[in-house]
Order: sequence, then structure tokens, then C-alpha cells
Amino acid sequence: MTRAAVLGAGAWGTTFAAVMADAGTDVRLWGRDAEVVRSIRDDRLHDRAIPGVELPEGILATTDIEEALTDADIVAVAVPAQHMRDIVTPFRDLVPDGAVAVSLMKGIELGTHARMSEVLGDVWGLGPERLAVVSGPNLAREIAQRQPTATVIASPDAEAAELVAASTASSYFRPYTNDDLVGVELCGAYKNVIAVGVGITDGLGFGHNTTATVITRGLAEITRLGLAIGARPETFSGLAGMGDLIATCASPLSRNHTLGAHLGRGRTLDEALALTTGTAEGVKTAAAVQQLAGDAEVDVPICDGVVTMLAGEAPVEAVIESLITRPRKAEVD
Ligand SMILES: NC(=O)c1ccc[n+]([C@@H]2O[C@H](COP(=O)([O-])OP(=O)(O)OC[C@H]3O[C@@H](n4cnc5c(N)ncnc54)[C@H](O)[C@@H]3O)[C@@H](O)[C@H]2O)c1
Ligand SMILES: O=P(O)(O)OC[C@H](O)CO
Repeated sequence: MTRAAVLGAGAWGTTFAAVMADAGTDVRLWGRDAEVVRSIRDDRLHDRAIPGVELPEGILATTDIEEALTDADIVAVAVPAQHMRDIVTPFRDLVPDGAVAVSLMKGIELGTHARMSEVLGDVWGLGPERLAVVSGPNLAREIAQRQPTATVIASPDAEAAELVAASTASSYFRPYTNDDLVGVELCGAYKNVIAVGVGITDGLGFGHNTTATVITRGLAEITRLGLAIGARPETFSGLAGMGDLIATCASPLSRNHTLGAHLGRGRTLDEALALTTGTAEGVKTAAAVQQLAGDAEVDVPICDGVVTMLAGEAPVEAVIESLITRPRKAEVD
């Protein structure tokens, strides 16, 4: 039986542990908060992150990192992207030889503009054959309720991707494998930036034409940057690309969309953060994507606009008007 450790007992780490338990995987979930861990273990509930959802039997929740990691074949990580390096660095010597490290996160590190799998590889000294990511239209609360969902398991190593796929597949969760780690990971991080943008236009009261415009032109700039850093074109129209943009930009469950909507209704960033439960990765990732695009010399106007609006450097209406009135060009360039 495959044994997995999931590090991070927030909405997604807990839900992913439930997915693995339902798939018949022996899963240990590590969290830092003793009361949350007790509630998952004894009551099969995590009411703060996924209220009202009864978790499956078979998740061994613990605050003891050694207990979580011992003999793990898979180590999946779901903590806030900007803190991940500091959180997981001390665990390096406890990660079993041969285990596959899986990033469940959707963010780009500020400063280094590294993808999360790159950070894991760096801090734990792992080669690409031991790295994978999970990304797709995966709103935690819907999956925790066992609503049918597909996802992408990306790794340059087919065996690693298949190991993770087999340890998650169930009657409601369908993983597809993909060898485009760069593209899948960029899509997951960047869609959060676009979802903040769509949230802002929703908050301003604009309708579906505006939403569709931001999503579609957002996908165009995700694709442009992805191709410049070595991603495969097909990835962007798949589950991790268009699929996750649709889910995140359309759903009130999305923290990034929710935060953007508060900004569009005139709240400051601090107010919007306080009103949004859980981690809205797009806030920091917007600046990290902008850095990455700058290095790659790729034009990312929506991301630039989101960075400006998050910083409160111009009124949101003015930023949107400046995007719409940019010099005209061909749709495909
Ligand atoms: N929630 C979703 O629907 C979803 C789906 C797919 C991917 N993701 C991604 O998964 C990642 C985690 O998101 P989430 O929804 O679980 O966020 P969350 O805010 O619900 O949980 C984050 C968890 O990290 C823990 N944490 C923070 N600092 C820590 C520390 N120093 N040590 C130990 N634990 C610490 C928190 O206690 C919390 O349990 C993000 O990158 C997010 O984009 C989320
Ligand atoms: O709540 P969000 O905005 O972090 O989105 C959650 C998932 O990434 C959707 O796939």
C-alpha cells in the first residue's frame, strides 16, 4: 500500500488527504495547530477550513513531523507559497530516500520567482525525477464534498506522475498525467492573479463580457509567458490552464476572486485581506509573475494592472480604462 504524508492542514492539504484516503492510500496529515489536528483525528472535521464536511476514516492527523514522514512514498505540501521555503527546510533529513515530493501549491516565490516544485527541489536536494505538482480546477470545498472533479498530475518522470495519480484516483476524483511541469505549475499560480482581476471587475459591477475578456486575455498572457519559459502549448487549453481559470474566476468559493471583489467594491487591500478567509496566493504572486515576465521580456499587461491595483497606486477604474485603451493590435501576435 502506498504511504503518503501531506504537510499543511489547511483547506487544500486536508481535502487532498481525504482524496488520498478515499483512494485507498495510507495517509498522514501534518498540521501545526494541535486543536485542528485533534478535531481532524477525533471528530473527522475541520470546521475552520472546510466547514460541515465529514472527513473519511483513515487520515492519521498529527503534529509530529517525524510520524508524518516516516516511510512515506509521497510527500505532498500545501502551505502558503511565500512561507513554504522556511516551513519545510528543517524537514530535509526526514524526507525518505526515493519519496516523490508533490507541490499542491499555486504560487511563485517573490524575489527568486521560483515555482514551488523548484523550491522543494532546492531545499530538499531533489532532482526532477522526484518532483511532481497537482493543479487543476480544484476548489477544496467542492472536492471535500466529493463532487466529481478532474486534475493534472505533472512530473517530468512518468513513474512519479503515475504513482501520485494512482494514489488519488477514486469514484469522484480523476487525475490526468502530464510531463509539462513548467506549464502546469505556471498556470496554477498565474490564474490566481487573473482571478483577482476578475474579482475586481465583478466588484465594480461589470458583467459577463468583462469577465470573459479578462479570462481570455489572461489566458493569452499566461500562454505567452509559459511558452517563453519552456512550457508546452497544449497545457494552456487543458485542465490546469483554461479549466482552472474557469473554476477560480467564476466561483465565489475562490479566495482570490473574493479578495478582488472586495477591492472592486472600494475596500483597501488590508481590508480585503481581513475579509477573505484563507490564503489568497494571487496577492504576492502577481508581483512575482511580474518579475518573472520582466526577466523573460514578456508583456503581461493584466498582471501589471493587478499589481498596480493591489498596491493602490491608481484607482481601479483608471487601471481598467488604461488596459482597454492600450495601443490596438492583432488578437494573435
Ligand atoms: N483551497 C483550495 O481550494 C486550493 C486548491 C488547490 C490549491 N490550493 C493551494 O494550496 C496552497 C494552500 O492553500 P490552502 O487552501 O490549504 O490554504 P489555507 O489558508 O486554508 O491553509 C494554509 C495552511 O498552512 C498552514 N501554515 C501556515 N504557516 C505555517 C507554518 N509556519 N507552519 C505550518 N503550517 C503553516 C496554516 O496553518 C494552514 O493550515 C495554496 O498555495 C493554494 O493556492 C488551494
Ligand atoms: O480559493 P482559491 O482562489 O485559492 O482557488 C482555489 C483553487 O486553486 C481552485 O482551483
